Amino acid sequence: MASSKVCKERFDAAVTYLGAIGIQRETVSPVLTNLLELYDHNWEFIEADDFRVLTDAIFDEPDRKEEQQRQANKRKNLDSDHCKKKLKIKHHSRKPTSKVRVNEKRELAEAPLQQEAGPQTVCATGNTLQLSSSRLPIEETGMEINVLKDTLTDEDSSALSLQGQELPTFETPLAVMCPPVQDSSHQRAYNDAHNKSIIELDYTYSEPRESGMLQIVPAMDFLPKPSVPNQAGSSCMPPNNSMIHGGICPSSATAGEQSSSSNMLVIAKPKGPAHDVNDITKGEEHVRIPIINEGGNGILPPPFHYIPRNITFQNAYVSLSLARIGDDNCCSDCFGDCLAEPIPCACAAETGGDFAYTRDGLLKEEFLNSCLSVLPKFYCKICSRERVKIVNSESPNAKVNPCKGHPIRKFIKECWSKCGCARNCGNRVVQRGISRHLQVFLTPGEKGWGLRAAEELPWGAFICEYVGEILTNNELYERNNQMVSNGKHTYPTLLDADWVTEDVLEDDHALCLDGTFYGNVARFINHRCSDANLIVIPVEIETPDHHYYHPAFFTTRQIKPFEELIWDYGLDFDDVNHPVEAFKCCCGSEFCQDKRNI
Ligand SMILES: C[S@@+](CC[C@H](N)C(=O)[O-])C[C@H]1O[C@@H](n2cnc3c(N)ncnc32)[C@H](O)[C@@H]1O
Repeated sequence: MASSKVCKERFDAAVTYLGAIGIQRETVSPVLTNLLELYDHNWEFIEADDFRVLTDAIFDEPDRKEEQQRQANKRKNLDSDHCKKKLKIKHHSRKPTSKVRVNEKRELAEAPLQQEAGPQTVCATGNTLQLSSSRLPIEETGMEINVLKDTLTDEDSSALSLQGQELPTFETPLAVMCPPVQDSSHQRAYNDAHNKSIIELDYTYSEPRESGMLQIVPAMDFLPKPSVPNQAGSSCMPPNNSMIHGGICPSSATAGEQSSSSNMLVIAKPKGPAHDVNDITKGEEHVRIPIINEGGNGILPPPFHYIPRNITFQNAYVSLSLARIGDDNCCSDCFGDCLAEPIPCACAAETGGDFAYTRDGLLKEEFLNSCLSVLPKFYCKICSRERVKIVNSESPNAKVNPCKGHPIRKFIKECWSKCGCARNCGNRVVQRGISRHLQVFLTPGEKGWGLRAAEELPWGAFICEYVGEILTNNELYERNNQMVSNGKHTYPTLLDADWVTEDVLEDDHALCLDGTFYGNVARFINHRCSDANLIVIPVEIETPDHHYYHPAFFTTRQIKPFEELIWDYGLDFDDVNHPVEAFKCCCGSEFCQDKRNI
């Protein structure tokens, strides 16, 4: 067991942590003492996940005491109808003031909620919900959950009416948490800290390709308007740290004004991490990137894990080896800013002996122009994209189609850890991450979500790199097959800029990045045929062999504030087998390649 000094330090650390979210030492100490006894001073367990066990125990404490009281009352044979004092969800004859509409494509899951004949009442105690009466209507074309306000009795703190014929079935039972009854600031802090919503409904969400949004389209008009306007006048911007599951916009329930029942928040909770609408990166980048939905309908992008750097999914081979970086691939003798030196160092060799960047961190005009010119294509003998189909085919007669070609791109090589220069060396741009002000926004057309500038951007400015899971071609093929069989698609980009150097690539060297489940804001960049305002340039940072590299987006012209950032995916709209789904293009370009638009 740890020494008493260490224990005291750990005790104080716990008190300080909980203090930071507004919970007093007097509240923490007895619960922590109990827990230590209960778990035999297993500090690791108590400290895990930001003191989750302790935080849960503190918020369960009122329930525990209440249960003790209830048992005591029972023993004394007293009337203990506590449900009357709790949140009620009940059949109500009044006209509902607000509705949550659920689109007919919503998947209703197998596990039915327990149903009883006759009216039922729902009592919520703390975070749990007991259904004893409610009815949810499911129309043929949709489902309505009517959320009532002004339905409080003197005893009630808020009420929710689920009106209709029968209870629907959900994958997980509905979970309802009433607005904080005893200690709202603590509960709010806890919700923020542990990413809990006030009321959560499970749902499934649509593929962005269909509409760029979830298929549950709740009208949250009963929720007060946000208190913090954003630059673009969005109606979907709550104060700091509003963690919201994809689907609907946050509201006052996280905005801190919870005095009336109308502040009840209903959140459709998808499978996946919640979004912070103030910063989709959740602090992973140097700048905050908010989610803007000017439609005021509260819809958010489907959930995904925000990652600022690529992560290998499973089999991809990415060689991160200092030994493989030779003297001609780094500048160990440099110091400070390589761009300030009169003679370019070895790291400029990749770009013909001259650096690609200006001292302002922009692409040099000449370099950018050469990237923008029509690129020659390389055709593989046996294309890895085709081979993967044969390898996975059950038919012995499956044929290898000819390679469709891969544009031969110019690489930029940045200085890196084996170089002697400083972190702020001018030849380190992409590796320093996003620095421009950006927004993820719901496009007004059919493209779903997009990325836009929140400031004026100059020509040749770095925006972001394409980040995702590093997959082998084979893994992408398998993932695509699985997704397509579920009517979904992936968001991959092939790392094929250097396939030209090898006739036949080993599968674990033919890589791609998939931003579907893990990605950064690049996963929101929409396609534009030909005249896009972004170009993607392969950037070598830590791996000289170019099987793996960083596809980085740069502006191809000056960008106005709030202009959408778009990139030419290089799609062949006739190629039905391309790993990127050939959607019906709505880019609006006069050079649109989608023949369906002609
Ligand atoms: C990488 S994602 C871009 C973000 C996406 N719009 C979203 O809502 O998450 C690519 C998908 O966006 C949609 N998309 C992108 N560009 C488009 C365009 N020009 N026309 C129609 N849909 C587009 C397509 O559904 C495509 O599969």
